[in-house]
Amino acid sequence: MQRGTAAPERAAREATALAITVEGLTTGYRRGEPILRGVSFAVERGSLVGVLGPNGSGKSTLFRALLGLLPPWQGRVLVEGKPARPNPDIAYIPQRETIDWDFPVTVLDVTLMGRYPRLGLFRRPGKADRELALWALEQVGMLEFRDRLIVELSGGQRQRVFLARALAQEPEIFLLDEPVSGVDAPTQHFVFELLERLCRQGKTALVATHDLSCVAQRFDRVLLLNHEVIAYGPPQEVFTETLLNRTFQSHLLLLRYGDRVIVVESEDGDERSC
Ligand SMILES: Nc1ncnc2c1ncn2[C@@H]1O[C@H](COP(=O)(O)OP(=O)(O)OP(=O)(O)O)[C@@H](O)[C@H]1O
Repeated sequence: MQRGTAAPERAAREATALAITVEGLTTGYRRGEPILRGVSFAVERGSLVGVLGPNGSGKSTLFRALLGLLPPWQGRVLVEGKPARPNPDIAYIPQRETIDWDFPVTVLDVTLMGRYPRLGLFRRPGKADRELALWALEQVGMLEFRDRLIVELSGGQRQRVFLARALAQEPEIFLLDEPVSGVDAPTQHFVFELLERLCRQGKTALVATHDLSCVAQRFDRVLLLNHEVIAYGPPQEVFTETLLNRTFQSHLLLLRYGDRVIVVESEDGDERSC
């Protein structure tokens, strides 16, 4: 009897603690050619999760499935306990290369776009939406640029504006696709400081990257993905030479000095220290 009442309570508690549950997800674009195979992992609310894998390994495809834009062929994807569907509680920050930067819009216009999923089809943004957009620009240090055209900004500044657009949406979950590729170290640091702050406030963030750089150490958990899950856990557990070689399928040499890590990629002799 006691067992019978405890189980539903436990299930309810677990359901509220988990922002994302992916179970046995197989999906893709063309029938018979799955991009993701049997992917399972769960993300606790308030965590900062890195999705690491080489180009073409299915990171953006996973995000499309979380956004409810790509239905599962097998398995299921739950967001806040419900099947994934387009939903204002999830904000997506796309890769910078996928955006038409020549479009003549101002920084404030782009940030206000974050309000549209909350407004519905026929409502225009009002004073409160504008104030929220200005607050979001302040959070990313771009308030003074609000009337500038987006085309006039540097890569790092554009990245901050897209973060502001996501903040203005007031989501519970942030999906960021390669947010720090091609931006300088101070901007990388700024992006992660902001994400860490949001996660401390109970928001959840997933960051896709193929870059095995310093940022990998800042995640609470890391999902190593190469069409299937290679490993999922805290960085200190999954950041091993064997698992990284299996994920990136090139010879990587990982050297540790205390909490410092040096990644040596043998293909191009590239060496980075974190
Ligand atoms: N719309 C689409 N239609 C058909 N195939 C697609 C589509 N989008 C992506 N793919 C294919 O799915 C595979 C995984 O792509 P995806 O963009 O998910 O990888 P990724 O890990 O995000 O890569 P990157 O690090 O280069 O962004 C690739 O082989 C890609 O060609």
